[in-house]
Amino acid sequence: MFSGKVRAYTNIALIKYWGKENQELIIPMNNSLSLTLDAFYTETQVLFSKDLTEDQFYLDNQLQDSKATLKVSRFLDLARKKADCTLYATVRSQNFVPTAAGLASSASGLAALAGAASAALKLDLSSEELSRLARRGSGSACRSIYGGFSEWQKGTSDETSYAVGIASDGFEDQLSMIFVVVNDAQKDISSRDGMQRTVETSAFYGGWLQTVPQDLAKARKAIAEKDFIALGEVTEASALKMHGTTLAATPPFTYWSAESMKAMNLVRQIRNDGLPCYFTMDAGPNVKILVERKNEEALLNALRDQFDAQQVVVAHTGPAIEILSE
Ligand SMILES: O=C(O)C[C@@](O)(CF)CCOP(=O)(O)OP(=O)(O)O
Repeated sequence: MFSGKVRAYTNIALIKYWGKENQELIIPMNNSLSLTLDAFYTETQVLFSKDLTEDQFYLDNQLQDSKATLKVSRFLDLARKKADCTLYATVRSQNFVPTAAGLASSASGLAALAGAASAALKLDLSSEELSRLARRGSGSACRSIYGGFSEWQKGTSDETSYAVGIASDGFEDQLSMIFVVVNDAQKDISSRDGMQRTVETSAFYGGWLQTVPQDLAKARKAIAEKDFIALGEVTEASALKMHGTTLAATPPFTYWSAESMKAMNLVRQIRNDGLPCYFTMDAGPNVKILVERKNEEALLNALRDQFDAQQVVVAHTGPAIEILSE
């Protein structure tokens, strides 16, 4: 019996990943850069045993259906292949998210699965090798191997596409990310489907892609110089450009709801009133606000009379993936 249990944290991209060069290997069109957060994480245990006759997948103590289990099995096959292992496994994942608003991310889930499978099989992978394995589960998961800031280097192959940590001298400890969980969400298009449709049909996709390298350079410089304003500006710009591409897709779509717009407009107003804060958004209607930790309380006060308390979740920088037991 081989068992491993890890905890992996979610990450939010400041410079977005939005589009694949290779669907099967999940090689992205561009590099991306993220901040790992402490507020949402996944704990996953993988147990390989000769007594099992098939893979089993429990999510939050619920046995999952064959569709969800097949995805996990396909991913476990990658780890099994690395270990010349033919045993089946029981996977138990628990998402720890402070609100029921389905904030759990595929990033923490797939990073935790990669880490737990690797620990169970004693693959003894380096962070980069573990990042490569997690990438095969979900692109953004490859960044959750690291704490703080990390950059996913797009690479051109399975071997060369993985994330690395960014030296930041503790700048991430000066930041907060406030989640505004909106309630009026319509049925989301998954990030995987959304980016594929955008790459294949959006007239704006090329323009997005052209601006990513310069945005990455601005973000790296801002981190090196601990320049919050510069980091916030490029973060908000990257999100707006990414979401702009969806409007020119066929058929067009947007992740923004009326409440998303309300939150984004409020951030702009608070910033114009003198409190530096910037928003970002991903494949859903929730709005994430980047603010300096010293201004966190002031921002929460400004949000309080516009949003219910349980809609607002505070996150700070989170650690690298943690082995809980092997
Ligand atoms: O996180 C970012 O960089 C930006 C996004 O969150 C914007 F929505 C995309 C994340 O995509 P993911 O879920 O990783 O897709 P997969 O590779 O198809 O599993």
